[in-house]
Amino acid sequence: MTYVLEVNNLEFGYMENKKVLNNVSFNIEKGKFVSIIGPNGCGKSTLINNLCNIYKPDSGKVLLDGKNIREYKTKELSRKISLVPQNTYIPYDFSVFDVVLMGRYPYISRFQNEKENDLEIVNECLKLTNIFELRDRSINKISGGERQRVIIARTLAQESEIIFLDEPTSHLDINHQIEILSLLKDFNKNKGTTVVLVIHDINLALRYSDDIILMDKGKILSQGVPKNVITRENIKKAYNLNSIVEENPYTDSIYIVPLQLNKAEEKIRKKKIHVIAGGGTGGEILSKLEEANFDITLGVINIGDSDWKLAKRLSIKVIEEQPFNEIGEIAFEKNMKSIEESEIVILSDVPYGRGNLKNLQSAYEGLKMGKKVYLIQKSKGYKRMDWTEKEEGEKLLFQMKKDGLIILNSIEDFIKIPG
Ligand SMILES: Nc1ncnc2c1ncn2[C@@H]1O[C@H](COP(=O)(O)OP(=O)(O)OP(=O)(O)O)[C@@H](O)[C@H]1O
Repeated sequence: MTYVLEVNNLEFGYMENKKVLNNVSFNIEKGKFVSIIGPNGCGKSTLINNLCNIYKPDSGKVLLDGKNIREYKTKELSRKISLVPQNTYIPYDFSVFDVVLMGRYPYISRFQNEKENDLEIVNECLKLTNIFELRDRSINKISGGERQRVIIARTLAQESEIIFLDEPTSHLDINHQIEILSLLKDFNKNKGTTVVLVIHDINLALRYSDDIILMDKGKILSQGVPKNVITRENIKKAYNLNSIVEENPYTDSIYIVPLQLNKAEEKIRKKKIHVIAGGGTGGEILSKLEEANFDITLGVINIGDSDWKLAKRLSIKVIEEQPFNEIGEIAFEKNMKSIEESEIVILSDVPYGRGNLKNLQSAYEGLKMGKKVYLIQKSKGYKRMDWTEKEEGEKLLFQMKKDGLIILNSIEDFIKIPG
């Protein structure tokens, strides 16, 4: 394995006794597309500035192609690495073309003019970033998004081995974000350029990156292939955020669905709720209850059912039964125990048949014990909820309604109930 960059025990602070980077170590393989992510202020920009020799580490070192980055001469280093900084403001009134031409500086000797080849490269980069039409305009009289693309074009023109970018998509609309990241990915694939970028949008990072570095409070929390780094647990640790991580069938990558901020006062889990669902009827119930921080159990549910899958992703405790099996005695007993320990039972509008009638019976037992039992019946009109031969489900539901079953139209209506 060839590492183009090796970072060893890097420490850095802007002020004495206040470390912003704390014992940071990682390696980057040649030709990889790597995203650095992490919450605001965790040290991403500080790290990238250390990697580019803009800041001098307090201790530790950065090796570029095996040689300490501090030992490179300026021009030699510019042929190896380039940086798209966070601040793209240029104080002088250069034309767009001249700014991109600056990318060729490492290849032009002091008393020499640019060559034909340099101009060709500049024009190619202007076209690739879709700013060829702007080439004669002043860099300070174009939009923030256009300026960002000019700086990216300048970086591409530099033809370095590694391109570092600090939030390159922050001023771009979604269309240009995809355009720029795809362009960087093409460069990465076709020319073997290593790309290392700081990015806030985790889903964009997941879509384009070979590897992800997740930072938290000046340290590396996790590093590696996206599916090992972007887990519910890591996202919670770094961002204090509940989330669901799903497979994206369109892009062959994973993506994250943020739920709600886990605020300090909400850390205490609210009431215990047992949910009875199945066949996807529990999806909204489970995710909204999780978002509202209730302490949830689900059961009995068949292994492989879509509600079972969601519960697993949300780390909800499930009482499970084998796939396609009727609820057996053992699972029923476990479910009863879970209901006994809960304050509330919530039923989705899953239809009842022979396989799951025992779930309705256990909910009725809960009602008789004095538990609050809710049925979330989403469909306005009558929905058949009974597939049993003798309409046992309907009869039981009728009896439960008489004995205090509360029917609501949505899980939001339940969450709104005070206390
Ligand atoms: N020039 C500076 N002088 C002093 N402290 C600084 C300086 N730049 C950054 N910091 C502090 O260092 C810490 C890390 O900042 P840094 O900009 O590296 O974080 P970041 O992860 O890139 O944040 P963001 O996502 O908000 O851009 C923060 O606490 C920040 O306030």
